[in-house]
Amino acid sequence: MNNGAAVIAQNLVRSFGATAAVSDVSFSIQRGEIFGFAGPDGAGKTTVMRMLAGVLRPDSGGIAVEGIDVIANPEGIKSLLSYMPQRFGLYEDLTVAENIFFYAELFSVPRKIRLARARELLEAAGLSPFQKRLAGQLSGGMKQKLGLVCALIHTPSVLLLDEPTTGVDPVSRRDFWAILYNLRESGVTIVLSTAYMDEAERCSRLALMDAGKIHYCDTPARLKQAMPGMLLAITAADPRAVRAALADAPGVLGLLLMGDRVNVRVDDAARRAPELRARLDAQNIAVTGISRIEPAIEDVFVALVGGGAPA
Ligand SMILES: Nc1ncnc2c1ncn2[C@@H]1O[C@H](COP(=O)(O)OP(=O)(O)OP(=O)(O)O)[C@@H](O)[C@H]1O
Repeated sequence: MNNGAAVIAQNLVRSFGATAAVSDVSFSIQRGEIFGFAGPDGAGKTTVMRMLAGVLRPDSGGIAVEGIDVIANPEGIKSLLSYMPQRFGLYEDLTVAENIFFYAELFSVPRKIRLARARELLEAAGLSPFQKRLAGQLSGGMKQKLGLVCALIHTPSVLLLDEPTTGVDPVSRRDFWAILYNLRESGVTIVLSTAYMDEAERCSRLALMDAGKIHYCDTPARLKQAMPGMLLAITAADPRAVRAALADAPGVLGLLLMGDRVNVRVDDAARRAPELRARLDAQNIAVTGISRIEPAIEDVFVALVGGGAPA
């Protein structure tokens, strides 16, 4: 199954009782990609990640990581791959440094290189001043960064991150991504799942998942091009009223409430903008602006996959 890709998955299927968590999912991830699984809660992202990590057996299908058959030989990928689950196992009553050395021991990182590697990672994560702090006393964002440091201590070639920045503030999230971009520069293949669509946008390639299936898989730019129609952003004091008034208007293909605005997907922006404004005026719904905008990944997700967009 190896064609030079870092990760290949073919026809993965996994159910839990009557729940089909993952139904016939296939993909291939090239070395050095940042590949994302984006989708709402329950889409099947964690189940895919666990199967890739070799900690959950698929009911059927095949997985190869760096050419190694993960299902036949889950131990064989241990030195190549690192998996950071949603709740990474940090020891809260150990210090930052002690946690790192625990993982260094677990992954048999040679003592000689351990210290230098830990220093380098702590520096990159901005955690150097906190080495002696108990992990339990770190902020949420710092905990996630410490988890990443622990997951990287044995220099894996494939890094799996399951919703790594959930609950992390925007500044820490930006730091976290700076580390990921650096890792990619050094050739690490990064596979992550996210329910945040702005985060999905940062991936080199994205699999849009829902109900156990990958519906589309491409670069964020090409996914945007694949979205049928054009987008109009309508800002208003009462965006819900706008949504209700336009739901069945001619040329409207979809509506997405985004705070104080509604993103309206239409067949032809130039033609529909004045029509929609007239319709809202006729219903006495005050509008502060109508303008054409480029789609974000959440617009694309809703248009291509349907349902409510994730966060
Ligand atoms: N161990 C399990 N036992 C029973 N059902 C499970 C188990 N793991 C996952 N599921 C079910 O499989 C489906 C997919 O779950 P999964 O956790 O893979 O989704 P997800 O996209 O990662 O969502 P989340 O962000 O909530 O983790 C859900 O319906 C979930 O309830």
